[in-house]
Amino acid sequence: MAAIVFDLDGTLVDSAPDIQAALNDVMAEAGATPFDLASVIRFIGGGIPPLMEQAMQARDLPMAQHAALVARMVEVYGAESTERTRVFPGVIAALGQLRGQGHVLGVCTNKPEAPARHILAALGLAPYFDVLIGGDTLAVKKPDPAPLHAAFAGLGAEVSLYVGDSEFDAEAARRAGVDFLLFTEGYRKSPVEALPQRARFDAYEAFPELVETLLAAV
Ligand SMILES: O=C(O)COP(=O)(O)O
Ligand SMILES: [Mg+2]
Repeated sequence: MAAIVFDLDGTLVDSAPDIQAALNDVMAEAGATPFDLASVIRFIGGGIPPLMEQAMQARDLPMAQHAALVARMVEVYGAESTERTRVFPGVIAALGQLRGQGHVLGVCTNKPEAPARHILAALGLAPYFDVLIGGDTLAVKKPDPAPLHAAFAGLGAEVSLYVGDSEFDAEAARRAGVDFLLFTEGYRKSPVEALPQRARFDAYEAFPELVETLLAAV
């Protein structure tokens, strides 16, 4: 039996279109032009404060407004975070299979806890998870290892696996001393080889078997 913790954005769900819509609403209110999806995807990974910082730099907005625009983004995104967000293909079946195999599952995301909880519930993912650590659950976010430690502590299993899509996830896992499995179809910026990883996969259909193979090697 293993504890398997998943990242959320770009790993379990393709959430960038709702993040883009909220960011562009906030940019419009600030008098700035909108971002295309590819640009928004490059800003995702560190949570809302770094996303807003990068957006503001790109639009030459004064950083004195950062806290106010972050607060507005939390508000706007919090009101509409599931309209355009989709679960990646095969995720639900894979989670059911993993639970059936006796594994315990959690989520560790840099997204604030409230929208993360809402997304899990609205998209039918909540019943599979026993733990959720969000970007504002602790005082620090990934790549700090503390959120991962907190997620695994809540699950209590000897073997820990962390599944994510980004540089932030790979680094948090490395610092936490946990095996990292890279989902290659998310919002990563670097080539797959650049991220420290135990294994990688591009489709959830293959994921439960990958976990069994890794556990057999432990
Ligand atoms: O909200 C973000 O920027 C990243 O969220 P994630 O940690 O679920 O990928
Ligand atoms: Mg992610």
